Amino acid sequence: MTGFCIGQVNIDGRFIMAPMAGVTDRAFRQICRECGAAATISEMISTQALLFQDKKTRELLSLAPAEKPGWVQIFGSNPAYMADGAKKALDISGAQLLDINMGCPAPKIVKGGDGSALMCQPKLAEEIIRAVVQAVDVPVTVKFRKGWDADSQNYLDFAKMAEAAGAAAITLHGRTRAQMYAGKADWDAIAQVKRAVSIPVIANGDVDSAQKAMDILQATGADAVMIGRGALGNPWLFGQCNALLAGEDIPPLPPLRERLETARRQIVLAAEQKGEHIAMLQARKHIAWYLKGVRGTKKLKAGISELNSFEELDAMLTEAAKLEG
Ligand SMILES: Cc1cc2nc3c(=O)[nH]c(=O)nc-3n(C[C@H](O)[C@H](O)[C@H](O)COP(=O)(O)O)c2cc1C
Repeated sequence: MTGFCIGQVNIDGRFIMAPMAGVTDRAFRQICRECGAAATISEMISTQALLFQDKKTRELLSLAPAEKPGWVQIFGSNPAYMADGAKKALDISGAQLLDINMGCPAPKIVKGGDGSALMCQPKLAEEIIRAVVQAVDVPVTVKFRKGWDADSQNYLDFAKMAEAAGAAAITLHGRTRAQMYAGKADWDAIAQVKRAVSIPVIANGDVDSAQKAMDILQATGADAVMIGRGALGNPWLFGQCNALLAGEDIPPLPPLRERLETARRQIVLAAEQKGEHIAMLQARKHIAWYLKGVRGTKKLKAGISELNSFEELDAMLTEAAKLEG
């Protein structure tokens, strides 16, 4: 069980870094790929914003060197804008795969009828998928949830609709919109979807260890696993998943010093793209994630929100590297 195909595109492995707005920037995606993620997906990109193609939108569409194939995600709810935005997103990024976000639960997104709100409008969702599939010549994938809430869990019909509309693969996050990110992800729903469609199914929700990655593959029969929060500050999880799937022992995490070097490298990569100031502001949460579980970091963590420069970062990392962990 090595890789699998989405349309004609080969994915060389089974463990994919989830798209996460404000988190999975080009720098972090590069690190994830180097640590063994089979694929990475851009942060979600507004097709409204793509009409204007501001600097920020272009930045979101910039792929890391290791992202082969590249995979970008768009959101919106106007079929014509989505088709046009999909073309623009591929032109700018050069990606080989395009994902449509039909799962985002954020109030500001669903208010506009986008993201998971589309699960309440399956006809419109279908129109969007058809329009995008027709507009582009790369495989189109769709990421969605179980449904809007406990009383409207339409994931099975939605999955079948997406397949019939031309989706080349689907990702199911086993939660309803109402659950946001709380409660337990329903892996059984993913298993049902896997049995109901013949396109690849990517299972998502609550995987934060190599063992859980095996468990979700086993429980769902899915073709691949998408990992979100579990990989934050822990891109080595992908290598651990790969090893366990290959029947090898799970490699231990690298020593703390090495992990901190990786964190620093990620911030250097981010600074190359966005400049030191923005990179440092956005890096604060990543540093906290890299330090998670390391004992004796309370004082250091209090200083994270003050980090503004590499000079300050290096002083902090030097102190952190002295800890056990
Ligand atoms: C901060 C944050 C940002 C996210 N941004 C996106 C996004 O841009 N597109 C998307 O499809 N899902 C997004 N998600 C959802 C994740 O991709 C994933 O489906 C979810 O976190 C469940 O997986 P996990 O349990 O492995 O974290 C986001 C989640 C979080 C916590």
